[in-house]
Amino acid sequence: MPLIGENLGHYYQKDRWIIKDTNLSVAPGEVLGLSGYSGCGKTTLSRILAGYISPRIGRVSIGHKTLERRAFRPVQLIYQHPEKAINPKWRMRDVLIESYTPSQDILDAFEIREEWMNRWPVELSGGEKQRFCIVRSLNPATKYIIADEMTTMLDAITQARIWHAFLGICKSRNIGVIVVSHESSLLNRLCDNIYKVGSGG
Ligand SMILES: Nc1ncnc2c1ncn2[C@@H]1O[C@H](COP(=O)(O)OP(=O)(O)OP(=O)(O)O)[C@@H](O)[C@H]1O
Repeated sequence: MPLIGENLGHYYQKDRWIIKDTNLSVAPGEVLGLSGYSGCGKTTLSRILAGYISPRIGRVSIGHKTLERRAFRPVQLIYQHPEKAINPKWRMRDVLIESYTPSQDILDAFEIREEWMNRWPVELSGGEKQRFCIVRSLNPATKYIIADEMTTMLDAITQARIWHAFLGICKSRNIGVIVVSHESSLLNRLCDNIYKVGSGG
C-alpha cells in the first residue's frame, strides 16, 4: 500500500507557509527523491511524512489509514546527524536492540564490527554511528524509510557501499524509500522518481 501525502500544507509562523499544496505518493519498493534548495522545506516535509509533525492542513496515510503518532512508526526517519538520534548514555548494542535484534547478515551488510557493540556513542565516528541508525530503521515492521541527507558526512566510497547495502535490503523487503538530498547527481543515480519540494512537484 502506498504512502500518500495529500494536499499537505505547513507553517511554523502563522501564515508563512513552507509546505503548500503538496501531493505525493511512494509505492512499496519505490525509491523517491526529494530535492530542493536549502531551506525549501525538505526536512519539514520528511517529518510530516514520518508522522513527527502534524501538518496544518492535509493528511498522510498508508492505504487509507492515517498515520498514528503513538504506535510503532511504519515510516522510519534517518537523520543527517546520527548523534541526534542516539541516546549518548546507551551502549551501541542497546541502541540497536531497542528496536529489534538484527541478524548477523544485516550487521555484516553494513560492516558493523562486534567490538563496536560495547562502545558508547562518543567512541564511534559519525559514519560508524550512522550504520547503527540505518540498521535500527530496518525493523521487520518498517514499511517506508526516509533518509534525510543520510550519507552527507561520508566519503564517496563509503557512501556508495552504504547505499548499495541499504537499497538492496529495501528492495528485497519491498520497503519504499524517500531519499532527501540537495545533490542532484546522487538523486539521479538512486531514485526511480524525483519530487521537487516547493514547486508542487
Ligand atoms: N521548528 C522550526 N521553527 C521555525 N521555523 C523552522 C523550524 N524548522 C524549520 N524552520 C524553517 O522552515 C524552513 C524550512 O526548513 P527545513 O529544515 O524544512 O528546510 P530544508 O529544505 O530541509 O533545508 P536544508 O536543505 O538546509 O536542510 C526554513 O526557513 C527554516 O528556517
